[in-house]
Amino acid sequence: MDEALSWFGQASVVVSVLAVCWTMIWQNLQHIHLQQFFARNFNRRARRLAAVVDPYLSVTFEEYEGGRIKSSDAFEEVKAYLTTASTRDVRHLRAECGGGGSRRDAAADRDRLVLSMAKGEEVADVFKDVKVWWSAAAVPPPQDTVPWSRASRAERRFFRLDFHERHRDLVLNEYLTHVRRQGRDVMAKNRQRRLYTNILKEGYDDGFYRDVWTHVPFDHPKTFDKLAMDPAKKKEIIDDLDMFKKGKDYHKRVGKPWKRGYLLYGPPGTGKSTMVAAMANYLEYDVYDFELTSVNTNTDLRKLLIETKSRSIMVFEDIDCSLDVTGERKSKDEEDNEEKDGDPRRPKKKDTTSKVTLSGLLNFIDGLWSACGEERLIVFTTNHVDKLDPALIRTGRMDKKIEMSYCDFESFEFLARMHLHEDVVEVYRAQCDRVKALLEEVDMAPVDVGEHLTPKSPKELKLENVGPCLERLVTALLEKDKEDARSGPQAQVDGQDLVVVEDDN
Ligand SMILES: Nc1ncnc2c1ncn2[C@@H]1O[C@H](COP(=O)(O)OP(=O)(O)OP(=O)(O)O)[C@@H](O)[C@H]1O
Ligand SMILES: [Mg+2]
Repeated sequence: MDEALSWFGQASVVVSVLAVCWTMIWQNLQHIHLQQFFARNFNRRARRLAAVVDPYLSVTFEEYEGGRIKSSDAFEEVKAYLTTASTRDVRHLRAECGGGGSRRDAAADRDRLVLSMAKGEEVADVFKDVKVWWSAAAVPPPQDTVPWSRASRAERRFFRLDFHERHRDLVLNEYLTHVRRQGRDVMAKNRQRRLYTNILKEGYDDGFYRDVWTHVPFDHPKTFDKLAMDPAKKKEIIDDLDMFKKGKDYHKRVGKPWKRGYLLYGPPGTGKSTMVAAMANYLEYDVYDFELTSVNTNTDLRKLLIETKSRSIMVFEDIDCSLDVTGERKSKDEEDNEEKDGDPRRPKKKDTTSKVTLSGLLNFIDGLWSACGEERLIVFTTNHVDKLDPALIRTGRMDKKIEMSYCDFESFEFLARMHLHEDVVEVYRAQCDRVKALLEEVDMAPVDVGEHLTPKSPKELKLENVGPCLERLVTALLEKDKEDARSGPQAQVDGQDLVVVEDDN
């Protein structure tokens, strides 16, 4: 009897220990991943058994894929996606300076922090009633990476997604796409937009090309609602930009690269550069300002193109001044010689125009390489549209041509309300009628009208005191009118330019 009792006692101790062990294993089953253990050590039948015991799968998103020193897009997207859930549900967060990268970024984005889960934290997410778990972890850096790279010395972070096997299709096909899209949207919202300019100089630096672009934060305040122009024309441009932004499927369907060319032309000070800023703000794109006079060859121009990102505007300001695009096409030999002149090892010609040729630029716009990247606008601005080679501005290269013109009365009203007061036109009716009559005779750019209207003292900010501002504009218009009349009989109108003929006496 005693023997039976002692056997029973021992058996119950063993059962209790097994029960405790099983509970612990069961609680942590999803992290233990028996499947991986069995997969490594046993045959297929054993793996099937493991799948019954541990039905959880996982996907990892590593910060650095392979030997790359730039963090992976998928990792950054997951990190951005998890920002909201992390700040809500996680106790330990990791904070990084916004902008990520050079010292210049850190200074510009000083106040902005990007928060993500700290190592060892876990957060749950629900998608279409299916629960999944995200966790953050890190492993030490591999020993065999490039020693001078900052990225290679840091520990390798990764996010892991755990989910039940029965949701495999939903998670892999739908949820992960959802995560990446949402992550990209969050990144776009948090991102400080940038204004880039090219710094590619004498070619090689110890055998390697340096960065070809440098940037500053883009925070130009001009938007479409602060731009004076014909309202119908403005709406047409905004609709065109909307169509372009939503045009991914359309461009794919018709087999066109997802890009669009704009030509902005008109006299100085009529708002061409301002229009580029308004477009960039409307579309929330970065701006690449191409300084062609410091691009040596067509090859360098292509390199600059390759290094631009999608969702951006590529601007070529005053294209007629920075390149010989006057319609006199050069022979092949001449172009070849120019290519050689652009060789960084050759002494350079002293001139201000670029060594980039017209054909190089035409290829840039719609050659094979132009299809790299997507969702990009190419904008040319010029004061002399008539001087441009027709090939450069033909439809397909420049899809939309926008003329920016001298100030008319409608634009004046717009500028007066913006600079002075909402009711200025109604209150100062007589002076405004005077301006209207003068603007029908005199060409004045919006930049000058705006300058004359700008209040010159705090007193002039009040509606009852804006009279002098309008008077200044009237005086300037009268002077311009007189000046035009004086030069009129002796001047020849050349396009939008006045070429004054010297008086012999
Ligand atoms: N249509 C406009 N509406 C509002 N502001 C304008 C307009 N046109 C010009 N301005 C103002 O005038 C200034 C100069 O304009 P902008 O530089 O855009 O002219 P531009 O046409 O590019 O001249 P340029 O041919 O000399 O480069 C800007 O500060 C802008 O605010
Ligand atoms: Mg300009």
